[in-house]
Amino acid sequence: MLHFTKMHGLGNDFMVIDLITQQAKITPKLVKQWGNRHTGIGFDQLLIVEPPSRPDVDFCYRIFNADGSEVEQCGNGARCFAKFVRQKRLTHKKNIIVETKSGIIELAIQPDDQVKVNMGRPRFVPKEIPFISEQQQNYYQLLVEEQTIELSSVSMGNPHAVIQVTNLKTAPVQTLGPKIETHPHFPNRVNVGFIQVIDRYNAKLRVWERGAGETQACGTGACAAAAIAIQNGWMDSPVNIQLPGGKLIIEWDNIDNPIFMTGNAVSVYEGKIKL
Ligand SMILES: N[C@@H](CCC[C@H](N)C(=O)O)C(=O)O
Repeated sequence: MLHFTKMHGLGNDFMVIDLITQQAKITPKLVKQWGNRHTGIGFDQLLIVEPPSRPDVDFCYRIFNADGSEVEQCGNGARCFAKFVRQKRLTHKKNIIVETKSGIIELAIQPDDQVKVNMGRPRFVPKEIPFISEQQQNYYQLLVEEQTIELSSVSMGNPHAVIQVTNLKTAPVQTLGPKIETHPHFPNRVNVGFIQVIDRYNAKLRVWERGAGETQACGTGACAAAAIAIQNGWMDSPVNIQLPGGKLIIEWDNIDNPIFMTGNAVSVYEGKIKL
């Protein structure tokens, strides 16, 4: 039997497995099976805690989307990761350093129990996203089935496209989201955020996630939307991002500095499943 914890960050939900004290071979087929909301456990992402591969970090953090694909980064998951490793007594530290597929992130448990994550620097260079474009621009025009869509793009370790809308309720998240996710200009597919800017410090966001569909919240999506809103001159730091599942605070003061995300992380139940 494999023990797991069901967790969520603002309704973005996770199955979290400790592979330090347990052993299992995680395959895409198994992830899809567990991720099924009708016949499995059901989650947006599976998070795996593994021993670090280098001495200067505390853990290795692996992430799989519900469709079985392994990805580089997950912001809401990072906050749950911090709570999980302490609840399981894998560490007593309040400041935890973890390695991911896209580099090192730092997790800090705050006195009010919220978790603040140093998510690293947003990267706007098309090749680093990856996004096919001859040059880096604040705005790109993308042809999607005979419709030209204006979007911005950034990597938060994982790829994001962000579209500004005037009414988030009627935004075409479920129709345009999947078409942009699989657009040939994004060779690794992409997460697609729809942002409605309210004022210089407040915005609303819905995200169509690569490999998971529309979620209640996306941490890297909130960082990507805030980075683009600041870079494009729409907003100033700190940015309050209201997602369907709740609020995240995003701080980013300088292009050369990392972006910080603060929000909650909740354990829902413990379970065990036959391998
Ligand atoms: N929910 C996440 C992002 C998870 C990965 C994403 N779907 C991808 O494929 O890059 C978050 O909170 O950041």
